[in-house]
Amino acid sequence: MVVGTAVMMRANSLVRAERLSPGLDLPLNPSGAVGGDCSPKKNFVFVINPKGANGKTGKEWKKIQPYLREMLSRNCNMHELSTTGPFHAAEITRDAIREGADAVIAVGGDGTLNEVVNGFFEAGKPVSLYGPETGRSTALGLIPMGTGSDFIRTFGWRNDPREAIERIAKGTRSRIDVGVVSGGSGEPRYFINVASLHLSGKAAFYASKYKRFGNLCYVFGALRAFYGHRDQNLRIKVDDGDWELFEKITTICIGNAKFYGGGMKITPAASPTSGDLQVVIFQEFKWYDFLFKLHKLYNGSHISERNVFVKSVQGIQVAVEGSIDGVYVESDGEHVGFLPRRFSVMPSSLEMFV
Ligand SMILES: Nc1ncnc2c1ncn2[C@@H]1O[C@H](COP(=O)(O)OP(=O)(O)OP(=O)(O)O)[C@@H](O)[C@H]1O
Repeated sequence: MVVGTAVMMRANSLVRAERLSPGLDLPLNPSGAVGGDCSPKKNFVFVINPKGANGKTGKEWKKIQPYLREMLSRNCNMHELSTTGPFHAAEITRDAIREGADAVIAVGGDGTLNEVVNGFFEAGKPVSLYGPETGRSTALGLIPMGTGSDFIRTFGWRNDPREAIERIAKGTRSRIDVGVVSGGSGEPRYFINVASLHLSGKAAFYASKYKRFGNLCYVFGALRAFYGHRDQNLRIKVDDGDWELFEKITTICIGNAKFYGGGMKITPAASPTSGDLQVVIFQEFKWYDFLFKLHKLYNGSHISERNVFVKSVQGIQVAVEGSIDGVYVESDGEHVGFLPRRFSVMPSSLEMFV
């Protein structure tokens, strides 16, 4: 994979500086200086999903090139890599970090951001080239160009690539939390925004199939998910507490950030810098509740409804009670399997341009 990435980097680099080490694909020396120049030019890797937002991301990316160069090329070597399919962004990210990238920038929607975040981890641990003693780490960046682009709403950022480039050029970094979904077979899945299960998990599964309709995909996904939906009794264990039975659960949302589904403020107290996750449990929510209380989902006031239960947690485990059909689980809008699962937080585990 390293070789594959190297080939793509050579093909796609916007700016190539002289390579110092034949073993590395990024032009780094240990001090971070490039090409013998005293100025510490940084290596930024841009991971672009050309198919994001029904192909709009690829087109927007081309249009923004002159501004990107103007803002960043003086201080950065910019390496552009396009994804070829689902989860390629995570592989590119892992390779880039191991090759010494100073930043990996996701260009696309929340799905692409999620895959890049997943590339920052492997086997439950951060991927890193540098030890903690060096004080160096690879930063995460985001140029939002997706359908929903919900993550940026928590920070009050606009869905504007120029503003995002300015943020990256300014270079202010902040440590943020990352959520983990574990308990399935294989690697844990990491989330930066919101994970959810049952009705909402199923809605995300179907919404991803209707992306060609833009933001309406969330409405169509929800309508499809309601078809055949039944509330379920689930067993829940919060942090080190005991297992408890929760009856007639419609959906559970677990937020590291506040918004999902194209702008619903679903976990309104969640913050990626809080060190915990906000869990919102909906019990016996009928289709007409969602219809008549839709405005509350968008402004966050649904949490004061009598059948909505809210809690801040470090970790929560959820399992089915009895034998029922698969309960869907999604993280950052991507289907990741079925219950049982554990959701937990890794506080301050990523550095991000903010
Ligand atoms: N080259 C590719 N071809 C097809 N699909 C891809 C490719 N690269 C990435 N993907 C998939 O596209 C999915 C959606 O991408 P992305 O999140 O960028 O856009 P979006 O779905 O329009 O935006 P949002 O997630 O904000 O609603 C990702 O989950 C990813 O797996």
